[in-house]
Amino acid sequence: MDIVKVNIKTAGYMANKPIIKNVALNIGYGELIGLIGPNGAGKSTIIKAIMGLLPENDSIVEFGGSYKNYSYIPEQPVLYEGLTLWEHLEFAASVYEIDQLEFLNKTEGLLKLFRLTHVRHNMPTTFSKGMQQKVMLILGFLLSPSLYIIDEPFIGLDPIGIKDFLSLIQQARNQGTGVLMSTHSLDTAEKICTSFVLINDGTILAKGNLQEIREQSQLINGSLFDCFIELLEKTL
Ligand SMILES: Nc1ncnc2c1ncn2[C@@H]1O[C@H](COP(=O)(O)OP(=O)(O)OP(=O)(O)O)[C@@H](O)[C@H]1O
Repeated sequence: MDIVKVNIKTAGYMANKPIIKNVALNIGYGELIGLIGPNGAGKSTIIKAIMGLLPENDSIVEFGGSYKNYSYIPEQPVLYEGLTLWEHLEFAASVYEIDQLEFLNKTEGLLKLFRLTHVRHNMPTTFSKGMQQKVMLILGFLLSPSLYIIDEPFIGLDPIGIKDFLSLIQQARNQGTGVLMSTHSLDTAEKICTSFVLINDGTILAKGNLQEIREQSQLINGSLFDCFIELLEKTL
């Protein structure tokens, strides 16, 4: 059984102007699906369609456990003016109804992992871009859902932040959590993803594991980057 089956017939922002057409993908337990594609291809729009956040959306999104149980980590930090990092965490915990002991354990571990313990009483609106990205990751990882939806996590994170993020993802996957992650970091994606969905102009250009992507691009030993370029150049 999959965690979620997604079938987007059409989706977009305005009536009769679909941005996404015929995108189907499934995410299974423990899988990490890389959603890749050029700027403006429609990755974020697919994510919004899955979450039901688009005004125009002819999609079927079926969660295996029958209820929506996911955590979304956006590309652009969403932070509240006037709240400290700790207050952001407490606010999230009350919205998610996380048990106090679990909250304290988790936040301690996450703050330490991302090296933000010393600034927990400061305002994240004054943090650097990478520190703000880490705050969004901590907020996302406070929950233990069956699916993480992560929009471009790598931009702005330093190498240690990337390593720490990857270890969290790996731990979650070991427990069966699925991940859908959009990214332009193809070298990292190639190493960590179980399969890929390559989007171009709102539709699927190629899909499958690295071997299948190689076959579809006819680059038998190609890197994900080479296959991506090859497949895209064929569309020009
Ligand atoms: N709020 C919006 N209203 C109207 N059109 C939008 C909106 N957001 C995105 N679009 C359009 O939808 C298309 C796909 O954009 P989307 O943000 O999904 O691309 P993306 O693949 O995530 O790109 P990037 O890699 O640059 O983040 C683009 O043509 C964009 O102009």
